Amino acid sequence: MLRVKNLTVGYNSVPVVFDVSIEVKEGEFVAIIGSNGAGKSTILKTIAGLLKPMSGEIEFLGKKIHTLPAHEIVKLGIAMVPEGRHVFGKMSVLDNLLMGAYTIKDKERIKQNIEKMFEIFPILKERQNQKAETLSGGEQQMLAIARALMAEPKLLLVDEMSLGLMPLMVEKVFDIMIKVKSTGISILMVEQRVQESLEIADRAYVLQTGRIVAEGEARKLLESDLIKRAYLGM
Ligand SMILES: Nc1ncnc2c1ncn2[C@@H]1O[C@H](COP(=O)(O)OP(=O)(O)OP(=O)(O)O)[C@@H](O)[C@H]1O
Repeated sequence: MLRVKNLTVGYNSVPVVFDVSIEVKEGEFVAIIGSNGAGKSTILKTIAGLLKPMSGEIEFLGKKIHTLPAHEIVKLGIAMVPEGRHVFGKMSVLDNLLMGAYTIKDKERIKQNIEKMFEIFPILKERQNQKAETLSGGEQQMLAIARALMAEPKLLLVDEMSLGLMPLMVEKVFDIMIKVKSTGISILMVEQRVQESLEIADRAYVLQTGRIVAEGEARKLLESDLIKRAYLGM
């Protein structure tokens, strides 16, 4: 479904991600894990069309997308949940959801999608008329995920959704990703939380200072010496 081939990308002509190749298959849940500053967000932003590659290619459903503007990429079926959530604080929960559906013209479909979101996230139904800025961090994260889902993506890009959340909330948002996957949507998630990510993803890539140093089935990586030593302090 998604193929990132030999991607090198950075800022102001200085590369921070080097020769990275990543694949996400239809229905798959893939994680990119790595520490602070490894280049995880940079990769997601490039897939979403917010940054342009210095070299390499990105293909989605057989079409090259790395030359397309971000809004065209959304239309093809890729939506992103950005790091830091970025919900529209002064707008109601419901209006935030409606903003996520800006690529859909059919009002009935938008209504159905809102009902679907309220099923997955009952708390958003309860809070639908509240301003988004009055939600807790975890609730805002759920709103950011739901808003991205409103665009009916085939592939969801999720940037560091656990950042700044209380442990109980972290567990909740990870559970929600499992639910999202069960609806058939493919997921590419970047995370610093190595253990939790490897417990729920199908496959993962380990990124260190802009380079992939390991990849494979998530469960197997969890058992690997590299992960145990470098990330789990074992
Ligand atoms: N707008 C920018 N301009 C210049 N350098 C940047 C910019 N954004 C990120 N970088 C640099 O690129 C490198 C990778 O950053 P990136 O945000 O992709 O890492 P990350 O793995 O997502 O880490 P984090 O979890 O801290 O966001 C870092 O060294 C960072 O300082």
